[in-house]
Amino acid sequence: MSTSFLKDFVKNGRKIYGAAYNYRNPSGDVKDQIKEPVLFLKAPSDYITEGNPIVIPPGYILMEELELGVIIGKTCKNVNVKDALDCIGGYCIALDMTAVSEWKKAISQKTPWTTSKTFDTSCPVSSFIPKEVIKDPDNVELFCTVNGQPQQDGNTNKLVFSATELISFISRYHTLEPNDMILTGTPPSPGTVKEGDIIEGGIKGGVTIKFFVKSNL
Ligand SMILES: O=C([O-])CC(=O)C(=O)O
Ligand SMILES: [Mg+2]
Repeated sequence: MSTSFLKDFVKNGRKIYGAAYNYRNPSGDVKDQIKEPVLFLKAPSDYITEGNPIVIPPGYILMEELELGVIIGKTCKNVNVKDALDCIGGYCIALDMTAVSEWKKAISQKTPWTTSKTFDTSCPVSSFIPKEVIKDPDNVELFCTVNGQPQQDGNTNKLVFSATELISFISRYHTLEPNDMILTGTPPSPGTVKEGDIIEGGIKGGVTIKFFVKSNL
């Protein structure tokens, strides 16, 4: 797939998969015990690019989750882990904006996570990062600040399921297509954000993003 097509992954947006509980905590915890990736979906209409605000839906409390996004470059189905790198067309830095208020309700009521993960502006992204720029998706240093204060820090070498393992797993059940995106999971320790906050972050020494938070009330 040509890079120029993938460069427009937001405009051509397809499926957005998220991996949950996918970082090993330094101390190790229940997340280390998950046997298979835990997945959710976002809608392509959730994407926003820099210059557009993250809008808090009425009554929601949002948490920022800065993650490495993997952009699929070719159609793949039932791909082995060792062949999965070939399916990657590029990357992005993404915020998996999560409505913790709705997530807590879903957990306590044992209902789906849908409303906590997918809503307008819940997927702010950087521009397309060509595949060559990230030599090894399993060794990317991520950071995130809120109003200039350190909030998140982590290396993708701490993912429970690596980018290629996620691709292999998802492709057992779904045909992955060019411009699909996988949010690989958030490093510790995301926190809640409020109207007026500025979220910045990305790859240490590499691509960064900056988004403002706005309330629609
Ligand atoms: O928000 C959550 O609980 C799960 C999630 O997306 C992550 O761990 O990246
Ligand atoms: Mg996440």
